[in-house]
Amino acid sequence: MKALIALEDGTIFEGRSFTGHGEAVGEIVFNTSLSGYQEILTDPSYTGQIVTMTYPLIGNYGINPEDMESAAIHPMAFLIKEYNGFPSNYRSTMSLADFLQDYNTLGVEGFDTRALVRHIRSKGAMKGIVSTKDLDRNSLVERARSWTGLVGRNMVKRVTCDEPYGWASNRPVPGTDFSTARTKNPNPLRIVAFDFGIKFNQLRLLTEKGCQVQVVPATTTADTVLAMNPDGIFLSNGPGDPEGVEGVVETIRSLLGKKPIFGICLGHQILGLAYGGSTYKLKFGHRGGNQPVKDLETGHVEITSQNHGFCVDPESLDREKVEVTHINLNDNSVEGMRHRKFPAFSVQYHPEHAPGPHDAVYLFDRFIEMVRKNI
Ligand SMILES: NC(=O)CC[C@H](N)C(=O)O
Repeated sequence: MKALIALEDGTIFEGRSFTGHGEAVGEIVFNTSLSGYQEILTDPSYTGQIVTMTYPLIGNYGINPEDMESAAIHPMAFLIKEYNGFPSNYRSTMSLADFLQDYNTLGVEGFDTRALVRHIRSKGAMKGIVSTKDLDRNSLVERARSWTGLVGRNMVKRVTCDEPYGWASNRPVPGTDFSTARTKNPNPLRIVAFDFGIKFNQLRLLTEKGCQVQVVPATTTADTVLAMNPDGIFLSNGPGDPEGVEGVVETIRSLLGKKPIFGICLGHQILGLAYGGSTYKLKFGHRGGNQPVKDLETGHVEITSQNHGFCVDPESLDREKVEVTHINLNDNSVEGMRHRKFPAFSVQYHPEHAPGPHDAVYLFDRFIEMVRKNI
């Protein structure tokens, strides 16, 4: 069935839906990973975005129950060059089209994804609309333009949990007591994880490495967190503009120096704001599995998994207080920071991978070491 993709600047692409009728509006972004479409679709950081995959053949290994990064699909729509509806993989339990349909997410194939990506790359991120229902080109462009966009909006409130939960046997378990989260370690570290749209692999890795993790809603107060008496605090990834997330920056600022803190992606940006810095929107973002990041201390380069459209402004940081520890070798943007006085560090990229290279998993060990030192 025919589908139109319209961008706010008037550009139109014509493709076909492989998931039936649908319509979605959002920021059009692209991901350059060669595989990992299930993890990308279930990453809550894509809330409000329409994801285009640059790899030309998608769907060929199906969907399986183990690779979920949250309990739902988050992008507003999914755009690909060619859909393969005959998955061949021993782990696959369903097709990508069925998975998208289960979550009412529109999937469109059969158009020049490379032209779309090159357009965004040269003109910058854009608002867009995808539809099988409205095929009037002028109306679609108008509707893409009138969408509010992501800048300044709080998208975290759409995806954060309502109630605290723990993690056991590869799934969330309700409860507010650390003991609901199980680990094989006889002396587990107690970690409170702020859920800004957390990816399950962050919880899998923390648990595997001997932590009992208690996940809490984004609006949890500093007093509530301190009353839980954690050994460390983890700040997750999440969707949208960090400057649009209300209340959280003050909470994190008041926890600085009281407990060791590790932040990933939105968690890193929120730490940047808590340090008194600011963030800005990148031209078209970094999304993929091959972003080169240099550790400025060791000179080592890691190939990293990334998904972000905003970034901490290095000029805004007080360098007496905060050290930039990592930079992106493609555009020199800030990829990591460390507080000089308090036990707190963060990265813009995704050491939990899922999908992507595992080069940066050691950062979870670095966090655990920092927490143990501060007990
Ligand atoms: N993965 C993330 O946490 C993304 C952070 C933020 N939403 C951004 O786009 O920059």
